[in-house]
Order: sequence, then C-alpha cells, then structure tokens
Amino acid sequence: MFKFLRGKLSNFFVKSNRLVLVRHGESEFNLKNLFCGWHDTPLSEGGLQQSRTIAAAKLLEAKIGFDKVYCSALGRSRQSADVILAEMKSSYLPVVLDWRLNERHYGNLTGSNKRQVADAYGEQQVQAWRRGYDEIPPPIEPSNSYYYAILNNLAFRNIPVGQFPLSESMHMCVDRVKPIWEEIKKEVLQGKRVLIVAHGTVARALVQHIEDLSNEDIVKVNVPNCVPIVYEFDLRTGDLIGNSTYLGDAQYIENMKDKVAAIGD
Ligand SMILES: O=C(OP(=O)(O)O)[C@H](O)COP(=O)(O)O
Repeated sequence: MFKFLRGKLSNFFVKSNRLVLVRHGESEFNLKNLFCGWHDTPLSEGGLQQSRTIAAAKLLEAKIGFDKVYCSALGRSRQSADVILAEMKSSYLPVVLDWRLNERHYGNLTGSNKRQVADAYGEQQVQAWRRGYDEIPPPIEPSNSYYYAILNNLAFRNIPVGQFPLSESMHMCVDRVKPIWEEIKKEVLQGKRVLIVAHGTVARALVQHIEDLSNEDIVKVNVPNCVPIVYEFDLRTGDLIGNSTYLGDAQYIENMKDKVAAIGD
C-alpha cells in the first residue's frame, strides 16, 4: 500500500525526464584523420581517457544517473560506454547494441585520409560528402581494403536483407535512425533514464529528430567526442523542455566543434 502511494505521489511530482547523448571517444581512425563509417576501429588511448575524464567526469559532476544504455553495433561505441559506466560504478546496467545507431556508412571513402581526398577531389567536394544532407559518397567496392571486413562483421549479422548499405548520405542516416529514436523516446517518456553512446553523424541525426531542426540547420551542427549533450522532456506532452545543454568547458567545446567541422591534416 505504502509502495503504491509512493509511486502515485512520485508520478504526480515528477513531470520531466532527461536523456543524454554522447559521441564515443576519439577512435584510432579519428586520430589518423581517416573516414571511418562502418569500419570497426577501436578507441585510441586518448579516446579511452576522454571517456573517463570528460564524459563520465561531467556526468558524475552533474549527478546524472542512468537505467539503460543504447550503443551502436560498432565496437568504439560500446567501448566508450563500458568505460563511462565503469567510471560511474554502473557497469551492471543493461546495454543494448543496435545496428541502426551505427555511424553513417562512408562508402568507398572508408579508410581514406580526409586531407588526401581533399587534395584529389577538392575541399568543396569533400565537405559536400561530409556535411551535405543528400550527398551520397561513392559506394564501397570490393577493392576497398575494408569491404570484406565490413560485410563479414558478425556484429552486423542481424541486419535485414536489403538494408545493409554500401554508402549513406546524412539524409539516409536520419531516416535509418528514426524508428530506433522513436523506440528510445517512448522509454524516456515512461521515465527510463537513457544514455545513448553514438557517432558523429548518428548523433547529428538524433539531434535533428530531437530538436526538430531543418535540413539546412543540422548540417551546421558538429558533435565533439565525449561531450555529454543533455535534453529534458516533458513527460505529459512529450515535448522538449528548453535547449540542449552541452556539459563541459564552453571554450573547449567550441574548439572541439571547430576541429570536428574541419577537414584536418
Ligand atoms: O566514423 C566517423 O564518425 P565517428 O568517429 O563518430 O564514428 C566519421 O569518419 C567521422 O568523420 P566526419 O566528421 O568527417 O563525418
């Protein structure tokens, strides 16, 4: 009876719930400035450290806890989540791996150095591939060094026939992410405290859905590694309350956004 009343009372008072979105820590491919997408690169030493000292530290500082974690089927997302959870003494939490949260497939650009591609095709074309909304990079070919590793990755074995991409635009990624986002949002609105550990383009796709941004506005968004983005939802209406909050030092975050936006060396 007491438990029942306590539940009723907390339902009466608790009217909002938070959701946290984090891009995984720096990967080996991020470090080498290579297009990565569906290639399963591990985190770099720096990326492991960012997961501890930026993502987990800022979440602990903000006293934000979780009930459930969503990751992609790519190892770097899970690796970052594991480090964050260990640091938060929350390794017991359920972690769901879902391929629909995989990074955008970068097609035949996979494995290429971004600066070298810019030297060959021009900066404008590279930025159109990286930050255009409908631009689809050329499909990955069997001659690409990562073609077979991606195709035969057992982490992708549950992908329905016909849905395994050979390349994706931002737009395709936004469409792919929509159903899993709707599933996650339902849980958030039921009061589950969810952490999503995702990737650069997938994080932007989620941001577009969450903030209802236009196609023109979302292409200007850049998500740094390991900076938690916090959202708050009204549990009754399902609407977003206020704006996103990026946890961390404002100047550091701006510098990292600029770094992510740039083609790099
Ligand atoms: O795999 C990638 O994203 P990830 O490091 O977030 O998984 C991309 O290569 C990021 O590159 P971009 O910032 O040029 O889109």
